[in-house]
Amino acid sequence: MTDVLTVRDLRAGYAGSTVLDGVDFTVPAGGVVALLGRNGAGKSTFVHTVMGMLKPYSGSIRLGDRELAGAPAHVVARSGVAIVPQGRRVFAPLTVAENLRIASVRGRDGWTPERVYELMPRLAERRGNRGDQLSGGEQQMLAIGRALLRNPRLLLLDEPSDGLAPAVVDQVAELLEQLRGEGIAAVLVEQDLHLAFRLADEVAVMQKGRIVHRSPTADFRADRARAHALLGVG
Ligand SMILES: Nc1ncnc2c1ncn2[C@@H]1O[C@H](COP(=O)(O)OP(=O)(O)OP(=O)(O)O)[C@@H](O)[C@H]1O
Repeated sequence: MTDVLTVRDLRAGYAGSTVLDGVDFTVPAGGVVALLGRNGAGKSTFVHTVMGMLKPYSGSIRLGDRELAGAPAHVVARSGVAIVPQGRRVFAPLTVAENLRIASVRGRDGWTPERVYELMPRLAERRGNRGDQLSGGEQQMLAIGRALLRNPRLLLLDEPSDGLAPAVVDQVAELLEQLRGEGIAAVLVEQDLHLAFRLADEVAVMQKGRIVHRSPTADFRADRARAHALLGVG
């Protein structure tokens, strides 16, 4: 299968300090790859760099045939990459409907607010509520809905379970499972291993700004000693 995302020897960081120290990473078309690693390994820095929110020092970020390294976020977004940021960042003073409306890409086929409401009936019920009147799970769904309205080929999910109660994580997981059928490829940064294992086809582990391991999810799950050695959990 062809890869939708191909990252080669990516280096990036903040104010001259290096966080990403030569990342090689691929996502197959329609595939979901979990990006795991301890706190501070560089996972968020990686998704921000792919999204064009942080300019890399060097290296290549290709979406299909298109080179995106160094391109600003709006160009990356237009090329078909959408991010569901850590902490969700919905617009608090705007209603659900307004949050979705401003995320809609006019004149493009594909996702519409109505289709988002069909997928997430809970959001439809709360369409008149402001962002800051939503529960954490509803905010996460809204953040996912906003990203879908960009009609992405690649979705970057930065810790979607963060700060959510287990039952709510389960609802978000069900939603993301439904999306698997849509053929949207995804990078899933997650601390919640159960969620990562449930959703991802493959697992990659980042350590100190490099990918040190990659395997099919089933293989990774089966080897608890290795998971423990790589992540300090088990
Ligand atoms: N805006 C920033 N300015 C300076 N340094 C930063 C900034 N954001 C992150 N860092 C540093 O970059 C390193 C990697 O952080 P990053 O958030 O990418 O890790 P992470 O793997 O996503 O960790 P976590 O799981 O804790 O979110 C850390 O040492 C962090 O302190």
